[in-house]
Amino acid sequence: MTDIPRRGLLLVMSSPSGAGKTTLSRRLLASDSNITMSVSVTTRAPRPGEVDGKDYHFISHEEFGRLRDRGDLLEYAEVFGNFYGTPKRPVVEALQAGRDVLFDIDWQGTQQLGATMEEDLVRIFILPPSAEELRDRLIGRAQDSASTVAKRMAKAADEISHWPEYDYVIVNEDIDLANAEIEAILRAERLKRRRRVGLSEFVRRLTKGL
Ligand SMILES: Nc1ncnc2c1ncn2[C@@H]1O[C@H](COP(=O)(O)OP(=O)(O)OP(=O)(O)O)[C@@H](O)[C@H]1O
Ligand SMILES: Nc1nc2c(ncn2[C@@H]2O[C@H](COP(=O)(O)O)[C@@H](O)[C@H]2O)c(=O)[nH]1
Repeated sequence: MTDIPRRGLLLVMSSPSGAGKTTLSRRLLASDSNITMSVSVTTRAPRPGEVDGKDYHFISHEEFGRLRDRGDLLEYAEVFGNFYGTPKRPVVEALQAGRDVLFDIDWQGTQQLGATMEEDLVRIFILPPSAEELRDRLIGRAQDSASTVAKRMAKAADEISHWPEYDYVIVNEDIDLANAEIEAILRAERLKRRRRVGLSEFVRRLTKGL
């Protein structure tokens, strides 16, 4: 199989809380071995079942401040009263190894990545099919208190208002369809000419034989 070298890309998924980013990310990671999840740091407390180092690196406010001040975060933001940020080193290392990186981050972080890494960025916004369904999913997840669910619902319209800043918008109604749409986006984005740094060499060798 002809393998033309390409640059890695940064695939961002954002959505109002509960629309399905985590679920869709897990599916993509399970089906695609060339994409790595960026594990964020956060000052929020772990939810039941969340694993330190896998879902997040759960850290104190002091540690978060140290990482931010040392410039070790690619982007960071305050969301729902907690701090979240993307450790820089694993992303740089993955890209250098020719791997793609998946981010589950909010619009503030997406804007920051866009300011410095626009060329490599692919932005997907996930919408729920309806407000009722979003509320049902947040409640059905059964991992947050009623007041946390209310707080996240209250912020949903604000989060959704950022959809025009994204390259793709997906309505996550049927999970299989949404997953297939994300896989299709990734497949096409990987084929973009500007990412395929080995194309010139490939065409040079091809035309030499003509
Ligand atoms: N297409 C779908 N149909 C029905 N339920 C879904 C669908 N997608 C996700 N869910 C469910 O909705 C709930 C919220 O999903 P998930 O945790 O993936 O959302 P999220 O966007 O990552 O939220 P947060 O931003 O709070 O982390 C979960 O219980 C998940 O199983
Ligand atoms: N800007 C960033 N946003 C992040 C990061 N990691 C997660 N998030 C976003 O926070 C909210 C809440 O997440 P939850 O796990 O507490 O439900 C959600 O929108 C995430 O996308 C990050 O590193 N930077």
